[in-house]
Amino acid sequence: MLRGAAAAARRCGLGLGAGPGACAGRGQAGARRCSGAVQRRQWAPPAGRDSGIVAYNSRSRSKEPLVLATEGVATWYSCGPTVYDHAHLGHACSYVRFDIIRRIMTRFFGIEVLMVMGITDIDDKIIKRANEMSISPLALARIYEEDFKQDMAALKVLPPMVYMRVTDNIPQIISFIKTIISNGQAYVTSQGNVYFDVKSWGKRYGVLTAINPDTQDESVDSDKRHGKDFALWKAAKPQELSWNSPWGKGRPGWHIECSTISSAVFGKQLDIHTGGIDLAFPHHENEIAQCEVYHQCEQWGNYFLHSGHLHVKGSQEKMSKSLKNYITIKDFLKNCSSDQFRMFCLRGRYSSAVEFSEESMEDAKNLLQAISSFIRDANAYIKGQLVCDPVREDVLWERLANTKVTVKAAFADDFDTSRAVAAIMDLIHHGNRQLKAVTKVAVGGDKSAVLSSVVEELVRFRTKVRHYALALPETADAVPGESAPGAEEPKQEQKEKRKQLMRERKPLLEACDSLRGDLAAFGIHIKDRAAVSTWEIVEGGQTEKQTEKKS
Ligand SMILES: Nc1ncnc2c1ncn2[C@@H]1O[C@H](COP(=O)(O)OP(=O)(O)OP(=O)(O)O)[C@@H](O)[C@H]1O
Ligand SMILES: [Zn+2]
Repeated sequence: MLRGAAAAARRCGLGLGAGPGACAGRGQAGARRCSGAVQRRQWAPPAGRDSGIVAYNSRSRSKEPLVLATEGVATWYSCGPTVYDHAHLGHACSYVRFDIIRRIMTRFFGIEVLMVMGITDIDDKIIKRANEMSISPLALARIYEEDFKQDMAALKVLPPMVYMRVTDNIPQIISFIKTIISNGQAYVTSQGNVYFDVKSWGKRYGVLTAINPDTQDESVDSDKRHGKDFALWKAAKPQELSWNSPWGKGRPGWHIECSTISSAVFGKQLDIHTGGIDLAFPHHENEIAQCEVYHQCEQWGNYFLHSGHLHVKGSQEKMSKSLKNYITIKDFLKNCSSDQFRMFCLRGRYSSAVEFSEESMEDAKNLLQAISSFIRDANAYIKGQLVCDPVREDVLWERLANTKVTVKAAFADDFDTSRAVAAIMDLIHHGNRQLKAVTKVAVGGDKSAVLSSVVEELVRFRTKVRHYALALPETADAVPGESAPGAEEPKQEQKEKRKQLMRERKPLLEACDSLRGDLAAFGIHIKDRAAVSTWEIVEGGQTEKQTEKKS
């Protein structure tokens, strides 16, 4: 949810490492008290068992040992989507990155993850879109909830232990709000709204983002007392979907949903809370305030992990529905696979912003192809189909053992997947060197000029095939071999013909991609740039030769 939060999160310096106000000298043994203005950022290491992982915690603004209240079990609340439209690649990126973290925790560290995801199925955007489509907000929400689940399954994201809808939890939300009011931290207005009283929560507000409750930087144009007060319950507008409450008809505010749902399942104990960086403020900040009042506890939610935004190339803005700069997951998956997207996600830190572009997807595809090509060769070797010098198994075993250690260490260091991928590619590179030993010797030495010419011919041939596959006519009367139908031919029919041609030529493009992947395993890297393809031999990261071929 945008809600102006990204800018606020940036202002707070979130995700930029330990900020100037972060508590110094914090250790496992116990939290030291910070003094003065920074007091509200204090975070105490929870009691429990060290998982062996160190994670960047937005609550403390530094990397902390991940200590779980129950050994081998992580309670995890994930903010889910607002279901009013198709999900896009920004959403995909956040949920895939956290899915990778979840799998690392389970597979590498033996942690059982108990994940709950809230589904926002009532809010302003849902109401607006439902009105535009002349259907009920709940009918709209059910459609896109199902759509979201299908997208996640297509991306191989494991489902949470349970999805919890806001509208299925209205009585729990009302009772949660009642407790906050009776604890003296919220007030009801004559218009039937209920607000959290931020100012009187004082220095305890702002644990996550260091927002100062005293600064009045927003004009108050509603019935709230202070600009930073936020709605727990919103009085219904005429004709709006609403529920009865002690304060009149209305619906829940945004933040209270997640506080209530998480508490309904986990009580006051929560190890991990996740969402995109835009959710840090105000959403997570407000969730913390609500829960700490409700549970009367010092620290609700021990670790807050935030994923960085996915941007489109050349833009500073996150991919977002409202900015109309998005690609839906469904459209993306027409041309790329879920594994390719997951590799794209693995190549960066989950907490970093990531740029989506054709080139970055190409890189991810090439890596995957190099891996599958190696696995193919290794299988062929096992079956005795690959002739090469005897493999030095002792060296391979040692390398494998070292790689395993490096990968686990990378994962333990704030889930550093890019370091893990690099270690695995290094192992593959070494494996390839052994498996290709004979082939290389056979064509090496004084025959390298011949090899070069062969690659040259191959790339030239591939370029022609690719060019043919990509060169689709704009209109059907330009289709080769077609009798020119003239301008009368309906546009729709022309489009259909074009689509048909694309379908027919797709295998050619796939063959070109697979050849490029196969050659990459030999260190021959082909790069496609429009009609031009270049190739180079890369040995141990050094470019040895580059030739350019024009089609
Ligand atoms: N471009 C993005 N990159 C990374 N994560 C994103 C991006 N856009 C949304 N998210 C994350 O996806 C999750 C669900 O988002 P939500 O349903 O609130 O959508 P949203 O942020 O309102 O999207 P939009 O602005 O496109 O409507 C949140 O954790 C949010 O931070
Ligand atoms: Zn939430």
